[in-house]
Formats: sequence, structure tokens, C-alpha cells
Amino acid sequence: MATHATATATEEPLVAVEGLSVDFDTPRGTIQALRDIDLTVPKGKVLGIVGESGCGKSTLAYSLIGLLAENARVAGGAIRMGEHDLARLGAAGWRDLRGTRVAMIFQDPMTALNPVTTIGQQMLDIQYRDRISRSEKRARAVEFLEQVQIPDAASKLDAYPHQLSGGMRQRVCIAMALLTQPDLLIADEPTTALDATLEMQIVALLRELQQKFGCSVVFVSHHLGTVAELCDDVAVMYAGEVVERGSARSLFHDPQHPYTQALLDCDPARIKIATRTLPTIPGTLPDLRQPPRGCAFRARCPHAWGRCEREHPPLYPGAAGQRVRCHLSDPAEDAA
Ligand SMILES: Nc1ncnc2c1ncn2[C@@H]1O[C@H](COP(=O)(O)OP(=O)(O)OP(=O)(O)O)[C@@H](O)[C@H]1O
Repeated sequence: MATHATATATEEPLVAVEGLSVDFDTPRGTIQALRDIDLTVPKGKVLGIVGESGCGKSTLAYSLIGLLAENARVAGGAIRMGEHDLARLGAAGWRDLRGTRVAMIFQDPMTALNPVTTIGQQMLDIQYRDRISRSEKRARAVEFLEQVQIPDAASKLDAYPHQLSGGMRQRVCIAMALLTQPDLLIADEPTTALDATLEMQIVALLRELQQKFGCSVVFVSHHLGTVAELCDDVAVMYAGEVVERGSARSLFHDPQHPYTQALLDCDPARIKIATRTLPTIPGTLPDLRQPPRGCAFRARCPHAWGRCEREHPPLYPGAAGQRVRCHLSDPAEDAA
């Protein structure tokens, strides 16, 4: 698997997530979906967010674009982007930033596209801030459809979303997101609804366009192979926390957290022996209404010992420059 060079530690990030906690209020109690998240999105780089279903990836992605559900509450922390704190931006603030500095590609392109409006009209509408003529906007729409390699782009302006294939619809969504020339593009599992060939094409396209436009990308995925292919940096999430983060190279070649190691062991691309069933990590996620006191992964961890139950691990520096939320990475354990 190819991995790309990582951001240097001195590079100023586009976005800094600092101690972010997000709760969901439900009739059955408060779900602590994000707990004290610290990470940075480097300028002009791709950050991958991986982890099992329910670990908080989408909540983090939606926090970055101010689209959290109504029952969500920012319980602490900040999301710094320039002079803004995205975690506390009101509706008026988001009207200025969303679709200009921050854009999103969704899992299902039909979520983003209006089914009863032509592609062309939607691409004109999204340029409502631009003081250029209608024909110039149309020309830009065609140009961006060509950028995402849609054949015979001009003719697609008159098409409705249902007249395009799933892969083409996702390309239209990418074109629309890039039309707004965002600094930050959030892609929440954008290839999940596509088959493997289309997935590879969309990933290659995203990488090419990200390099061309120079924006930062946050790429949420279950698929480790895709993340290794596309991302410069990776954050691994478990039970609402970041348990390991660092360069894609360090995480895929020298994973330190037992959860990252277990995820990689379950990755179909890495399994050499043909088996009928894919391995899974034994056990289940803890109840996020009452997250465990010590290490959140300890009940499923083959290495857990007494300290893991007593003490919540901080992010220790890992051997290959990553940060690891595991007492095994505590330098004091080596010294003991
Ligand atoms: N609106 C909501 N109300 C209550 N709980 C929610 C809400 N949205 C998400 N959750 C809960 O928050 C936790 C994190 O969910 P989230 O969707 O962020 O995880 P995820 O890693 O993106 O999962 P998936 O890969 O399945 O999308 C889960 O326990 C989920 O059930």
C-alpha cells in the first residue's frame, strides 16, 4: 500500500481540534459521543479518520461543518480555524463559512443533491455568491464537471440526479464541493455506496483534485486500504476518543495501539490466508452513556493489566512519531 509523506510538526494547521467533547441527549441518557478529542488538520494535506461503527467518526466530521443533530451538545473544547471557533459558531457564522471555506461530500450523494432540480441548476445555485453572469457560471459548472472527469460534461447540466449512475452522482457532488473552493473538504465515507472499482477511481480523483486545489481534506472511512492510499495523516478513533494518531506511514507500518493493531489484523486486504469469514475484534464497544473509567479498550485488549482499569491513558509519544493512548507506550513502563 502506498502512503504519502506526512506533515511536519512545525507546519501550521488549518484546523486545530482542542479537547472537543460532544454529547447527545437521549431519553435513555446522555451519550458521550466525542470525549476530549485533540487533533489537527494540516494545511493542504489529507487526514483520515478510521474506527469501528459507532466510535464517533461522523460526529467529528459533522462537528467540523456545524451539522450536528439537534440533540447534540458541545460539552467542551474548541475547533479553531483561523479566527473562528467552529464548535461555537452560530447559524449566521456558518452561513458565511459553509459552502465557502468548509464543504462536505456525503456518503450518499442523493443526500446532497436535490432530486427534482437539474444538475446544472444546482451548480448555478451553489455559485450564488459569485458576481459573474449566468453564462459564466454555466461555463464554470461545465469546467468543474470536466475536472471530475464526467464525460460529455455540458450535456449533464440538463440531467436530473436519478439519470446518473451512483459513481457519476458522487463526482457531481465532488465538483459542487470544489466549485466553492473550500479550504477544508470533509468526506464522510464517500465511497461506501460504490463498488470496489468505482471506489478506487473516486479515491484517485480525490487525491488528484486535492493536490490541484491545495485544500485540506478530512476523509472518514472504514476502509483501511483506502485510507492508506489517500491520507497523509490518520487518527484512529475508539469509543469517542482518538487512541492513536500520526502519519499514515507510521500507523500502517508500525501501529502501536492494540486497537490499531487489531483493526489492521481484520483488514481484508492484509489477510493472506483465504477464510470464509472475516475476523472481527472480539467484544463490543463500551456503553457511551457510561464510558469505562480507565482505558476504554481494556475489555477487548489482549494486553490489559491492572493499570488499564485504574488509569485513563493520556496520548503518549509513540516509537514512530505518532501519539498513542495506551499505557504500553508510557516510557515509564519501559524504565520500570
Ligand atoms: N443524533 C444522535 N442521537 C443519539 N445518539 C447518536 C446520534 N448520532 C450518533 N449517536 C451515537 O453517537 C455515537 C457515535 O456515532 P457516530 O455516528 O459518530 O459513529 P461512527 O463512527 O460515524 O459510526 P458509523 O461508521 O456507523 O457511521 C454512537 O453511539 C451513536 O449511536
